[in-house]
Amino acid sequence: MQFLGKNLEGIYGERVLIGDELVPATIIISNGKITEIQRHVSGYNFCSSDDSVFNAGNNVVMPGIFDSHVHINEPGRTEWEGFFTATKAALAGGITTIIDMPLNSIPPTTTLENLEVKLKAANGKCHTDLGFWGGVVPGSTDSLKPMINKGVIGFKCFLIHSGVDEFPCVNEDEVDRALNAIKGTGAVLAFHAETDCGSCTTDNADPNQYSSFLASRPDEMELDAIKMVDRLCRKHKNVRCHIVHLSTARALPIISKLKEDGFPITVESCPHYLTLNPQEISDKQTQFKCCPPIRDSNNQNELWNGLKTGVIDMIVSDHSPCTADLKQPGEKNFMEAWGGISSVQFGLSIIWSQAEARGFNIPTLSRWMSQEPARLAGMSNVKGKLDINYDADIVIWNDEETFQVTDDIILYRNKITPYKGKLLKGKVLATILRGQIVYAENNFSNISGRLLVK
Ligand SMILES: NC(=O)NC(NC(N)=O)C(=O)[O-]
Ligand SMILES: [Zn+2]
Ligand SMILES: [Zn+2]
Repeated sequence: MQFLGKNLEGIYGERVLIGDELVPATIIISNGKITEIQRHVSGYNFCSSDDSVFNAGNNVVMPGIFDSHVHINEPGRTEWEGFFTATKAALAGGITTIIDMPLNSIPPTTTLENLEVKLKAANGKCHTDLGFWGGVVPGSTDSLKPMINKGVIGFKCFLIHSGVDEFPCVNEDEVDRALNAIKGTGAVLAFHAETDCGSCTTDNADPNQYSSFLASRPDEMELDAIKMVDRLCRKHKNVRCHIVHLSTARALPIISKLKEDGFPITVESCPHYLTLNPQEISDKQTQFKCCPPIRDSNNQNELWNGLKTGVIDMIVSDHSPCTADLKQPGEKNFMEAWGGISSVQFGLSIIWSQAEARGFNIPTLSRWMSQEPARLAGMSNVKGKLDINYDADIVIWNDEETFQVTDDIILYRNKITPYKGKLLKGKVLATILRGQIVYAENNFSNISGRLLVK
C-alpha cells in the first residue's frame, strides 16, 4: 500500500466531517496537526500527483474513534489481552485513542507506583495513543492526586464486587472521600453503577439459561447505584461524575434531571446494550455475559432514545476480554463464566449498522464515538474533531460496504465475541494517527502510538 507509514500533508475527500456536516474538503496537515481546512464546492475534482496528499474519494473522512473504556489487562493478565494486540485491533477498527481501565491488570492502577509499572509495560507496544484511568479502592484517597499529576484522566470505582479480588469495591463514605480528594482537579469519577441486591436470589433458577443471569442482576441494582450517584453528584456539585456502561433505561429520568439541574454528569452505553438481544442468547452462550447484563428490546429502544435526547452522551466498547477457559461458550454456565464482552475492533461498524437503520447520521455517530469520549478524557481541545490545531487523527471508511465477523479478521488476543458471524455495515479502509497512515487495507505501519501522560 503506497501510502502506508507516510506522513501526510493533506487529505482530500468528497465527504469530510467538518462541524456537523459531511462536505467536500481538503484537510492540510503539518507535524501531525491539522493546520487548515479548505472547503470545496461539490464536484470539485482534486487532482494531485503529490503522494503525500491522500484522496479519500467518496469514503467518509472523520475524526478517529476515541474509545475511553478498554480493559487491556497488561501486566499481570497479559494472556487475556495486551497493549500490542488491543491497540492493533483498535487501529483496524478506526480507533486512534484508547483509555485503559484500571482493573484486571496486576497490579491494578490504584497508586502512582502501579501506574508507573503499567507505563513501563505499555512503552513501545501501542499502535494507538493511549491514556489511563486510575482506580478508587478502599483506602486509596491519598493516592489519587499523585496519579492525576501524572496524567490519569480520572478514576473508576465499583459499588459491587468487581470480578477481580485485587480491585475491591467501595461504599458511599469512601466515594464521598474520593470526591473530596479530586475536587478542583478536573479529574472525573466513573461509576460501575450496580449495587448488591439481597433479594435477587436465583437459587432455583437454571444457570445455563440467560434469563436466570438476567434475573440475578435486575434493573433495580443499577437504579439503586445511580440513586447513590445522584446523591453524591448533587453533594459535590462541581466534581465531574460519569456512569460507565449504562444498561437500564429506567435510570434515564434520574440522569436527565441531574443534567437539567446543571450537574456535571456524563453517561456512556456500549454496543452490546444497543444492539444485542436476550432472545438471541441460547443456553450457555457465555460470550454474551457482561455486567450489567444486556436487557430486553424495549429497554434497548429506550437507550437509543436516550442517545437521541442527549441524556446518554457517548458509546464506548467496554472491551473486557479473558482467556477461553474462563468463558467456554457451550460448556460453562452463566454463573461460572467471566463477565465481559470483547468488541474493540468493531465498534464503529456495530453501531453504524444499527444507527443508520434507526435514522441517525454519521455526524451524530461521530459525536457519540469521538467528540464526547474525548471530552470525557479532558482532551476535547486536541482530539475528537477535525479542526485547526487538532491532532490529525482520522478514520477513512466506507459506510456502504458490509463484512462478516470471522475468526480470521479478529486481531485482539482472545477471539470469543458475541458478534461472531454477524454481518456488519461500515468498513474501515485506513486509519491516520497524527498525520501518519498507520493502518490501510489490512496492513500496519510501525508502532507510533503515544502514552498520554505527563
Ligand atoms: N472486571 C471487569 O472487567 N469488569 C467489566 N466487566 C463487564 N462490564 O462485564 C466492567 O467494566 O465492569
Ligand atoms: Zn464496570
Ligand atoms: Zn469495563
